[in-house]
Amino acid sequence: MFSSSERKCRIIISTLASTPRPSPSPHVPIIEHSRPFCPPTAVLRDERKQIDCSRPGSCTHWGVVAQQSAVYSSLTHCIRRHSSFLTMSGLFKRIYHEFHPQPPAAPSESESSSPLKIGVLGAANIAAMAIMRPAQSHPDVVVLAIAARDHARADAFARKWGVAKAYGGEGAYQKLLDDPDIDAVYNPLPNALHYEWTMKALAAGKHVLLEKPSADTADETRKMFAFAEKKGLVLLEAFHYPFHPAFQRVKAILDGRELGDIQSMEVSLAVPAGALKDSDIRFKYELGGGSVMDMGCYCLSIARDLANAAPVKVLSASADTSSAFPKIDIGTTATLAFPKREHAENATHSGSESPAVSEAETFPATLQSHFRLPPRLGFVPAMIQAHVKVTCERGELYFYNFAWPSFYHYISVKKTDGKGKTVESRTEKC
Ligand SMILES: NC(=O)C1=CN([C@@H]2O[C@H](COP(=O)(O)OP(=O)(O)OC[C@H]3O[C@@H](n4cnc5c(N)ncnc54)[C@H](OP(=O)(O)O)[C@@H]3O)[C@@H](O)[C@H]2O)C=CC1
Ligand SMILES: O=C1OC[C@@H](O)[C@H](O)[C@H]1O
Repeated sequence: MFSSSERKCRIIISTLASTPRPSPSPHVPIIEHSRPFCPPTAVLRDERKQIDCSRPGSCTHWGVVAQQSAVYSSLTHCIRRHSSFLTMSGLFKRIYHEFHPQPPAAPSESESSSPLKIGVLGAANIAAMAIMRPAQSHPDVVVLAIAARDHARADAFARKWGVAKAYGGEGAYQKLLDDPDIDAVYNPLPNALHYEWTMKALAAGKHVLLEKPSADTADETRKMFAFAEKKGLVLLEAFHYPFHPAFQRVKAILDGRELGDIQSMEVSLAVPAGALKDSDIRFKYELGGGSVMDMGCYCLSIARDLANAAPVKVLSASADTSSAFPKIDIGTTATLAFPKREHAENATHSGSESPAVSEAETFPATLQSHFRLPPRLGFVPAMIQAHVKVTCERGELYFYNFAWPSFYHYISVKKTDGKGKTVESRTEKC
């Protein structure tokens, strides 16, 4: 018998594991960091298009505490790993460029004459980082409209970002969807509203860039992606990391089997207590809150990407709860079984009661997400955790800051002779 929190974890994990993998990764070439980060919109425009990857940023919704913590954490990593002035100045440069994107010197005529016209549903915090700033430096994308539940909020957002149309008040979201000038919709609504508004946007004939996690249930997710396919529209879950060269480098190292097959994985995305306000949508069950939904979805997503398969079984799962937010997990640690490389094709979906692979044909991946990491030893502030550690037959790979590699990251590779002796150790940055 599972405890009720464990059962919830299992349901959520099987939901998150049901999102179809976006097609971009295989198409996305590794290219230079030349312009601010905006790949998902480029995918909406043309899946075959070359995609620019870059850069920086801490997430605006984390608020000041989280930003400080992110800088502190990245600085500590810089100092530990490289202790060079160049690395530190690079970090600050990345942060600066996140907030001051530079338009390209000479946009091509086709880029600026027929831009993809985007409408944003809700004046969400993440919209600044995910779409508004990147769009400023991408002439092939124009944010044409914003819709907010409140008139003043829609107008203020439009003024701040130079958006031509502002739909406010009751019915605003639908009015934006009914606007024939809009090609694609960015949906950064709370998770519980992803399904409803994505289905409405698709019904209105718009492509959708949908914030993660795609929906609250596996059934909703399947329905959305099936509907998009039926309508011939692009629906893309807005994880950014698959488009970043650092992720692609990690994938190339693992898929190239330089270190042999994967034996185990550890993925963590967690923030210290104080990073998120109590009023944040992430703490509201009815809005699709919870740490697995918000951060665990990244861990599961990258684990699936690196394993080239979905998990076949939840081996264990335990949640941290808080009396202040009794209906959600404020933290969760789960160990899932993923099929080993040679069994990936036979493996069934994680929701299955009887996976088609035996335990010996799997490797364990431990995923951790947390909203309120406690101070270490009771007083040392916890740092943001955002890493993937992959243990392979002949070595180990550690990818720091997989969720936001554009802000700061590094990849450490330790190669062994297969008997435990280290034969090579290197750190890469992309
Ligand atoms: N890909 C990424 O890197 C990131 C993705 N996200 C995802 O983006 C989404 C939004 O996150 P975030 O920007 O932090 O959230 P916010 O709370 O800042 O924004 C959510 C928006 O939803 C609208 N909304 C509609 N109904 C409600 C409701 N009942 N309660 C609250 N808001 C409502 C509001 O728009 P209005 O009132 O203006 O109409 C609000 O601005 C989430 O799905 C999250 O997981 C978040 C951060 C990073
Ligand atoms: O998408 C996100 O990016 C980073 C996370 O920590 C955050 O809470 C989440 O919404």
